[in-house]
Amino acid sequence: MEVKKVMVIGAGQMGSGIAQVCAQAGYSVYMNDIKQEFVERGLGVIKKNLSRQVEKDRMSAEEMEGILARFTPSTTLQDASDVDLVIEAAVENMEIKSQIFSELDEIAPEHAILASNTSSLPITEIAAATNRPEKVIGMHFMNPVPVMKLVEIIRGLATADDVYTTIEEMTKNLRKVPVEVNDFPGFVSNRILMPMINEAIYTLYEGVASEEAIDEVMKLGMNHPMGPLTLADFIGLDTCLYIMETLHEGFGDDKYRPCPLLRKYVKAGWLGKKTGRGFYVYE
Ligand SMILES: CC(=O)CC(=O)SCCNC(=O)CCNC(=O)[C@H](O)C(C)(C)COP(=O)(O)OP(=O)(O)OC[C@H]1O[C@@H](n2cnc3c(N)ncnc32)[C@H](O)[C@@H]1OP(=O)(O)O
Ligand SMILES: NC(=O)C1=CN([C@@H]2O[C@H](COP(=O)(O)OP(=O)(O)OC[C@H]3O[C@@H](n4cnc5c(N)ncnc54)[C@H](OP(=O)(O)O)[C@@H]3O)[C@@H](O)[C@H]2O)C=CC1
Repeated sequence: MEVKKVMVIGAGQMGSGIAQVCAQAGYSVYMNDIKQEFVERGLGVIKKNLSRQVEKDRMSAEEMEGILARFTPSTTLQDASDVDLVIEAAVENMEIKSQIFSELDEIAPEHAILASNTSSLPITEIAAATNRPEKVIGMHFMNPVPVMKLVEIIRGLATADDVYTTIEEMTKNLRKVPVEVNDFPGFVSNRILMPMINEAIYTLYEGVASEEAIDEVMKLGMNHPMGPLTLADFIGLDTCLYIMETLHEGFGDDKYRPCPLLRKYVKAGWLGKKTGRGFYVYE
């Protein structure tokens, strides 16, 4: 199947990045969020990213205008009635995602593929909210989307082979590298990454070292581009907590218990870079 028209749901940090790379690769994109101001904020981030490319002479102003012209702002899922693919990047919450997928199932054309950018939630369960589980798939981009090469593609229990192939091809068109994984909590990426971040938070919680010291050890000692606490702030502490809860519940193993300090920060509204405060304070 050929994908031409895409809807991206959620104009947050991931959704805006996904929408950007889709438009850059020539797809027409509905940028959808619940409120117009969120859509505008997402489009504003994209414009800023593209303008930087123009300033660096990597893209002409005409090319940028061409890319921006491929966007249609959207605040209703009804717009999905003429798309070939939906990529959902709303908040990491099963109830919200199931609701979105069940509505999309009613609206999107029969041939349309429904993909989720979920970090950890079971694709099979999201698919069960629809009458087309064979057309539901995980398309897990990494943050920041315009920079990171990986897309983890997750097959749900019922995902059809031709749907997998279409998404694999599209990923390559986006100039990303697809990696196929099966549907288990946290898939591969967050099953390995998030317990490391959670352990870094325990290390802070138990007073072993300061935020800066923990990050410095992992940056200089292990060559990580960002220390784990900076990375947690960058991902969003709410998202980190949801992922740990999914691992904890999904495996039923206490080795995945979220650190109480992570819970406390999320309850305080300290969600990291996006709210201006997490383990660090941002301007
Ligand atoms: C939670 C999940 O489900 C899965 C996840 O996504 S986990 C998170 C995965 N991501 C990571 O681990 C990121 C780790 N960090 C890094 O790789 C790097 O710190 C980084 C790429 C974010 C920044 O790199 P850096 O060298 O420190 O900074 P900087 O020089 O400013 O940026 C490098 C390039 O990235 C671009 N960039 C940085 N942040 C960007 C953003 N948010 N959006 C678009 N472009 C961005 C910069 O413009 C720059 O581009 P050029 O080289 O073309 O000029
Ligand atoms: N952060 C990361 O590093 C990564 C995150 N992901 C996944 O991507 C998804 C989005 O994460 P991220 O972009 O970081 O989160 P953000 O909080 O930045 O963005 C989420 C966006 O979705 C909107 N939203 C919430 N509910 C709905 C809805 N019902 N319909 C449409 N839009 C909605 C939010 O609006 P509002 O502001 O009103 O809540 C917000 O604009 C999550 O599933 C997350 O797990 C995947 C890879 C990496």
